[in-house]
Amino acid sequence: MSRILDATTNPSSGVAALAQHTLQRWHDYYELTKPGVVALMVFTAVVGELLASPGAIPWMALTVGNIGIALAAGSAAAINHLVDRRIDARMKRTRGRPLPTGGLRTSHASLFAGVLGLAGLSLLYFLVNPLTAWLTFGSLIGYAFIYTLFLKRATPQNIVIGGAAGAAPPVLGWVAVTGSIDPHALLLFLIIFTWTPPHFWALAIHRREEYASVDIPMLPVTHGDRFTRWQILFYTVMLVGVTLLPFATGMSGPVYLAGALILGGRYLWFGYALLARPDDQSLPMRSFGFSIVYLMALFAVLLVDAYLPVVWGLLAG
Ligand code: HEM
Ligand SMILES: CC(C)=CCC/C(C)=C/CC/C(C)=C/COP(=O)(O)OP(=O)(O)O
Repeated sequence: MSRILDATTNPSSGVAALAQHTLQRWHDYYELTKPGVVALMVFTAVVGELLASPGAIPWMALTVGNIGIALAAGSAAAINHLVDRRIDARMKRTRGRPLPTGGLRTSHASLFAGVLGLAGLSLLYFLVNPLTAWLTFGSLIGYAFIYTLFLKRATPQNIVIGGAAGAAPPVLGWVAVTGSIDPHALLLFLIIFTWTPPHFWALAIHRREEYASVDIPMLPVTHGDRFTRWQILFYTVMLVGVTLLPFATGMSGPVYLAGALILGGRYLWFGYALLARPDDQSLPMRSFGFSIVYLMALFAVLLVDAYLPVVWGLLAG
C-alpha cells in the first residue's frame, strides 16, 4: 500500500518498483529451470559432442543442439516445480521457490514449461536430427513425469531409476553429432547413472527429517542413515570401476586415467568418511558439494585427454 502511495506521489519510485517487480519475475522463471543443474548437464552434453567428433568442431550440435537440450531440460525442471509445489512449500530447502512463495502463478509456469519444451524439441527435431529430439523427449518425460509424479513418491529406488533421465545429456550430445547411439556414449551415460545415487543420497541424509515430514520415501527415510551410507560407498566403488571403462576400452588415454583415479580416490575417501564419522554433521553436505565438483572435473578431464593430441599437433606446427 505504501509503495502505491509512494508511486503516485513520486513517479520515479513507481518506475523503480515496476522495474524491480519485472526483474523478480524474470528471476523466478529462471529459477524454475534449475539453472545450476541444467548448466552441468549441458556441459556433459558438450563433452559428448566433442568426443563424438575429434578434430572437427560440430557447430550445429554445439549451438542449436545445446540450446535445444537446455530448453527441454529447463522445461522438465519447471514441470518438476509444478508437480512438487505442495511438498516444496512444506520443506525448508524448497519453500522459497517461485511457486510456493506465490511469485509465479501455476498457469503461467505451465505455459512457460510448455513453450520451453516445445521450442527445445522443435529445434532438435528440425535443425539437429529426429533421434536426438526423441531421446530428449524421453528424458523429459522420464524426469518430469515418471520420476517426479510416480517414482519419487513410490520407492526409495526413485533416484536410481529416475537417474537415467539426468544421465542422458552426453548421449544426446553424441547423437546430435552422429545421428546414432555409439557404445562409447553409453559409457558416459553409465558414469552419470552410477554417480547419481551418491550425489543425491548425501543430501538426502542431511535432509532426512524434511523428506520424512512430507512422506517422500527417500532411502534415508525408509532404510535409515547407516544403510544409506553403506549404499553411498557401494555406488562410489562401482562408480570408480565404471570410470575406468573409457580407458579400458581405448576411448580415453592415460591423462584421463590419472584424472579419474585422483578424483575417484577423493570420492572414495568421502564414502569411507561418511561411514567412519557418522557424527560429523557437515560431512554429508561436503560430500554432496564434492559430487558436483567431481562430475564437472571428470568430464573436463575426458575432454582434455581427447584434445591434448590436437593441441600438441597445432603447437608443433
Ligand atoms: C535423479 C537424479 C538427481 C537427483 C534426485 C538430484 C538431486 C539434487 C538436489 C536435491 C539438489 C539440490 C537442489 C537445490 O537445493 O537447489 C541437486 C543439486 C545439483 N545437482 Fe543434482 N540430482 C540429480 C541428478 C543430477 C544430474 C544428472 C546432474 C548433472 C549432470 C546434477 C547436477 C546438480 C548440480 C550442478 C546441483 C547444484 C545446483 C545449484 O546449486 O544450483 N544432478 N541435485
Ligand atoms: C531433457 C532432459 C535432459 C531432462 C533432464 C531433466 C532434469 C533437469 C533432471 C534434473 C535432476 C534433478 C535435479 C533431480 C532433483 O529432483 P527432485 O525433485 O528430487 O529435487 P528437488 O526437491 O530439489 O526438486
